[in-house]
Amino acid sequence: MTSPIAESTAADTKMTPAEREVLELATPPAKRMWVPIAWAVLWGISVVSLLAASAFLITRASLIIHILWLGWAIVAVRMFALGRAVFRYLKQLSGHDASFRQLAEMRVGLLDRLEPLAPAGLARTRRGDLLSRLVDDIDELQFLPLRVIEPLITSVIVAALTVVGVAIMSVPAALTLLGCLLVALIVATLAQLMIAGAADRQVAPLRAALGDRVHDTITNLETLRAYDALDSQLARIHEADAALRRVLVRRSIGEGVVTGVVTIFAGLATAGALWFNVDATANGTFTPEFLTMVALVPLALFEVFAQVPVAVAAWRRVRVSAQRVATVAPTTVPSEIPQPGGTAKLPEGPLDITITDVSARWPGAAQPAIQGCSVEIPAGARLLVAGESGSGKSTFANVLVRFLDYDGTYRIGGVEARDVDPELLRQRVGLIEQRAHLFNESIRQNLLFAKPDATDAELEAVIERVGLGGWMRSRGGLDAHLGERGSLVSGGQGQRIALARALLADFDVLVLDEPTANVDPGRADALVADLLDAAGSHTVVLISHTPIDERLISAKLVLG
Ligand SMILES: Nc1ncnc2c1ncn2[C@@H]1O[C@H](COP(=O)(O)OP(=O)(O)OP(=O)(O)O)[C@@H](O)[C@H]1O
Repeated sequence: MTSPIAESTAADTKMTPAEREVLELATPPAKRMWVPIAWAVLWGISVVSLLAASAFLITRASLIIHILWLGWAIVAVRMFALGRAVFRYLKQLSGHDASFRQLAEMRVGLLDRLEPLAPAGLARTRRGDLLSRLVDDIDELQFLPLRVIEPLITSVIVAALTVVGVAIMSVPAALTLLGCLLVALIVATLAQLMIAGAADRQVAPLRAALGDRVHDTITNLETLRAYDALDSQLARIHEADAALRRVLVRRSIGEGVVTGVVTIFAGLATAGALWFNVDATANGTFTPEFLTMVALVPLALFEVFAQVPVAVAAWRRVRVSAQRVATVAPTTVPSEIPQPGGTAKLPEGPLDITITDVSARWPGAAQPAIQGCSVEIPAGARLLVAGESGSGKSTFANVLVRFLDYDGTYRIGGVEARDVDPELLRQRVGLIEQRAHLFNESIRQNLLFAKPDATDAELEAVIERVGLGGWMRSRGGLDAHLGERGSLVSGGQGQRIALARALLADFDVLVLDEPTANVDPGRADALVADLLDAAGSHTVVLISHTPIDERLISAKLVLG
């Protein structure tokens, strides 16, 4: 497994096409970005102009007696004070609006990209880590417009306008200001990089590692308690938490240093402006109003400009998150996973299946998991797929439902399966996995997602059909809850509910992957007999590594 730290160094590397695509997905289109940028520029101009107008007003007020001479300066101060608050509000509002809209599009876009990978392409991805990539990393990516693009563009425009404005009053003061801005940028960025550069890159992977450990602990609580391993697991969580806290503290120190550097250079720019203009003011060639303005304006400008080193640091964090998202949602789907598309249509009615010399490989595997596999499955047949553990039975099931691609021939209803869109094929061939997922919902909800418009009478009939009618009534009917991952039902009941779901979806071919895996051997045959009986006229491909009563089946394929 890649360590978070090792992974974090990847941020220094060249941008991959997948990473670039994630960053493009995170960037709002220009038509959404220019509005917050325009408000931000007006806010920055108001910040600087407010201090400039205030400096002018105070100085002028100390020099003249009549208030009438101050009229326009008072109006300007009021205007910029209001503008500063209003434009800041508008920039935040429109900036967050653009960013949140993009966030929604980005989440959907990435889930669209992940969907074809499941389940075969996600087998090596840790679920806690995947969750963290899809939640925390995508949240971090929303800062690309908010904390990188908008502040950088705004700061550069406001700084350029301010330097020009100061140059109109005093060229030496403007040059000092420009020099201080550039040196502050270099010093603050380098200091931040040295103190917190590594921390910036480590936050996302360390947060994911913590999330992963917490997720592992919660989902495996029973096992950890059974083996008295909860304390050591909690210690691992504390360790991950401490590592994350350490880098967050370093990051905060970096931010503090940036603020300090910016303040120092703001002071130097002020000192420079005074140094060059005090004598001229004393001998009357430079007005006192201009002196206070060129001296105080740098303080306001640096308030806006302080965003630049922070944006550079934010860019590092955004890149790490983009890389992390890019690795789970690659732009190209592995060749072992079927691509969407295919124009052939499956015929209505019963489907005969012919498999000839089929082999299939899992993504990333060196060897095929099944090879030279041939079998006939006439419509309505009961095919038993047998073989030792690891012989490829589940792989065969994944090929049948087109989660995995294949070499050889797989004809269904007279059509080559690879010419049919996998989604369409899965509407006719359904897989009931070894550990069929039951949602922490009522029986009704667990069934309804297979057929959303099913009536209660239909749901009750299908539950009756799979032999759970009495059990359902004893639990209070369709509203009975199944618990987290079906913890309130036995293994056999779980398989029956999963079959009920598949029957509601009305697949022509049902692939049952080890339905008796979680049932004690004495009851296995009875469960299989019930499931096959409930399947009625549907074709059933039954995968089992334990012997099955041969009278229940019509054909057999032995793998391995
Ligand atoms: N998601 C996966 N990614 C990579 N390799 C896999 C994956 N699933 C299974 N394999 C590999 O494919 C081979 C066949 O596994 P498969 O699960 O198909 O066997 P099986 O006969 O169903 O085993 P069992 O009876 O134990 O469930 C094994 O070597 C296994 O390690």
